[in-house]
Amino acid sequence: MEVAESNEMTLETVRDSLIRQEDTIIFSLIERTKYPINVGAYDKTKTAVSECSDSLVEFMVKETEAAYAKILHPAAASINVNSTIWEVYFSQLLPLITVPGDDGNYATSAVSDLACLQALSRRIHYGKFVAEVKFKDAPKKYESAICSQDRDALMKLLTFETVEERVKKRVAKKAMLFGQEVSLDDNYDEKKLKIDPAIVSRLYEEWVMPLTKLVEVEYLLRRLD
Ligand SMILES: O=C(O)C(=O)C[C@]1(C(=O)O)C=C[C@@H](O)C=C1
Repeated sequence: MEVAESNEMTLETVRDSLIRQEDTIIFSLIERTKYPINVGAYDKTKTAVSECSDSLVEFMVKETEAAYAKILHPAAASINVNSTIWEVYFSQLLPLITVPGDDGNYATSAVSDLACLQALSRRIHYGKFVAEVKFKDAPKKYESAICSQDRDALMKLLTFETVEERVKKRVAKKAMLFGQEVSLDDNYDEKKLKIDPAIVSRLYEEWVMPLTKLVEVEYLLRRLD
């Protein structure tokens, strides 16, 4: 899959991949909502293996990023926003999607965290592909901003507000569809949604898309090195 991605990438195919990755992200978040926040799982003083499992989670998230860096321009290798993703996930997102409490299921909730972090990391670092395609499509458009290392200009050049609006609406709709309690009668109860569609939309608006764009800018800044 990676080889095909690197050989035949177009803006359309990378956007298609981002759309498919929405499904993975939303399903992984829904999976995590099965457990309460389980803060004990992240408290190193409480769990004997947590130091080890923390670093395992970290290791696997970094692997995702490193795998994508390998098949792109060398500029890709040095870009890594996992520490920010980590911080946002544990301090901001997790409290929004889980209920308070502790059910002792630390291992399974940590495995769910890993799935979420990997899906988010993959999506956000996919910004390297998006940026490479945009650069290849119109190198002249980006060259002067790259030469003057103008972050703001690059950010403007790579931003498509209408695309972002569609992303926000689509992920909210997917959250509503994927998070329904499916029953055999026709009624569906909005209160029973497993995840709040507005939170998923906010996750994309405030964190996923801005971090993807940050990766795109960082990649382009180094593209002519
Ligand atoms: O589709 C693009 O052109 C992207 O760069 C991806 C993305 C996103 O993160 O979804 C980011 C920036 C654009 O403004 C629109 C969407």
